Amino acid sequence: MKFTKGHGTGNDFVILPDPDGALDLTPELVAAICDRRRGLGGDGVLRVVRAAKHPDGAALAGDAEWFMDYWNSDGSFAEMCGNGARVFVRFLLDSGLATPIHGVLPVATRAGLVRARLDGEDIAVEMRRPRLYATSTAALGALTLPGTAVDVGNPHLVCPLPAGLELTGLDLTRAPGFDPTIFPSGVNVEFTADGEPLDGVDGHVLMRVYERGSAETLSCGTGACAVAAVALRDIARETGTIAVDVPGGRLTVTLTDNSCWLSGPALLTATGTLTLPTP
Ligand SMILES: N[C@@H](CCC[C@H](N)C(=O)O)C(=O)O
Repeated sequence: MKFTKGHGTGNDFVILPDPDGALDLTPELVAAICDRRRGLGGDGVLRVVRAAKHPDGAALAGDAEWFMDYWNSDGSFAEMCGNGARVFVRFLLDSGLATPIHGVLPVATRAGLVRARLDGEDIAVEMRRPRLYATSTAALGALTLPGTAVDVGNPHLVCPLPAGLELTGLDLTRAPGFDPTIFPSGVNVEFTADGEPLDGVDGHVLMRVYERGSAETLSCGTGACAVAAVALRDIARETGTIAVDVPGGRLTVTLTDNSCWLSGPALLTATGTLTLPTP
């Protein structure tokens, strides 16, 4: 099986081109591919399949040729992956599978249609506006941290650290505890701190994330969107641009009245033939 490896700010993916949906991808196979010692290694898998050929993409086949079939590294599905969408688009462009029309390339996802654009060397995707819908808490060892529940197509809990706690000091080797009544399907948990003021943006936030289905990652695009929405709310703004620094680099999120743009680097790093690992 042919594969390509790529990443967006260190959030890395194994890309499997499967235009006609012929591949029998299972949770066990995805977990084996993403195993960093016995497989290729990755935070997730992006299967590149024609929207018309995938049951979750068929309804959007009239709007987008390609469906991003995203899987977390433990073999679970997620509705959306912001960095994955940007890397997916890089793959479509570099492999000649798609060409933007009037600068825009639509992609079907489980969370609906996203629209991608080139942003200089970077790739930006337009997603739905994050929806802040509840307060909740995350438990990390002996700490209980209050936070805001945010729907970005997938679920997030954004927890700003109180004064005196450093992001670098958090132990994210284990999943934070959360309230399953608010997050019945699990949650991605972002921990944040204020960054130094930066020119050209309305705010600057530092973030670490523990992702549902992938553990701690170097970056999470939808997480950055959730964090930006909370940062704007905290300065009493509905719209604006927030720089979000993750361990793997910088993402820029712009909220408009009716959408959310996520921009940052998206790179392809390797291509080859995968001998399917036996789970
Ligand atoms: N890293 C992704 C999010 C991937 C999905 C997430 N782990 C979930 O289960 O919701 C991103 O860049 O958004």
